[in-house]
Amino acid sequence: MVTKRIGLSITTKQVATKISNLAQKLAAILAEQLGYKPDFFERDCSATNCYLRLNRYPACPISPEVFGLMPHTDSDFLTILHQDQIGGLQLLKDGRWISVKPNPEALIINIGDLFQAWSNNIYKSVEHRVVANKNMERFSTAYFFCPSYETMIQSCFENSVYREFSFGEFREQVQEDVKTHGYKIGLPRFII
Ligand SMILES: O=C(O)CCC(=O)C(=O)O
Ligand SMILES: [Fe+2]
Repeated sequence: MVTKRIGLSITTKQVATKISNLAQKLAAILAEQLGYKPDFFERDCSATNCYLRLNRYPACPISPEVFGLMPHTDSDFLTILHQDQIGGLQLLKDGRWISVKPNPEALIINIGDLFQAWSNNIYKSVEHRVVANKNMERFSTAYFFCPSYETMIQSCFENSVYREFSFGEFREQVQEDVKTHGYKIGLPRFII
C-alpha cells in the first residue's frame, strides 16, 4: 500500500518501520522511569512480534447503541494509534467515558496490559472503545508493541500483584474467555 499526501509518498513498510522505532523509544523511556536499562524491551519486542492493524468502521445509522469496537484494554505493552478526523474513540477515566478529540496530525499512545503487569500497576492499561458514526465511515491504524509468545511477564517490583505468565498464556486465556463469556477478562485473571 502507498499513501500519497501533498507530494509525500510513503509505503506501509516505511510507516511500520518508523512506528516501530518510536515504540522502542517510548518503551525505553517507560523502562528507564522505573529504573531499568533503556534497552530492556529491545530483545523481547523485536519488530517481528509486533503488528500493524488497519481498522475500518462503516457508518452506522443506529449509533451510539452499536459500538465500532467493544470496550477493551489492549493485550500488548503499548499501542500507537493514528485516527482520521471523524472521531469516536473514547477512554474510560474515573468511571466516565471521555471522547478523544480526533486529530490526524497526532498519535495516541495507549499503555497495554503487559506494561501494567510489568510495572505492578504503576502504568495503567487504559480501557477504551469506539462509537460508530451515524453518517461517515472512520479509519484508524494501530501498532501493537508485543513480545514473543515465550516471553515471561513478571513484575519489576517485589510484592507482585500478578503471578508470572507468558505472553502466549495470556493470549490463550483472553481467547478462551472471549469464547466462553463473550468478553475479555484480562489481567484480573492473573491476580495472586
Ligand atoms: O480505532 C480506534 O481508535 C481504536 C482501535 C483500537 O482500540 C484497537 O485496534 O485495539
Ligand atoms: Fe484497542
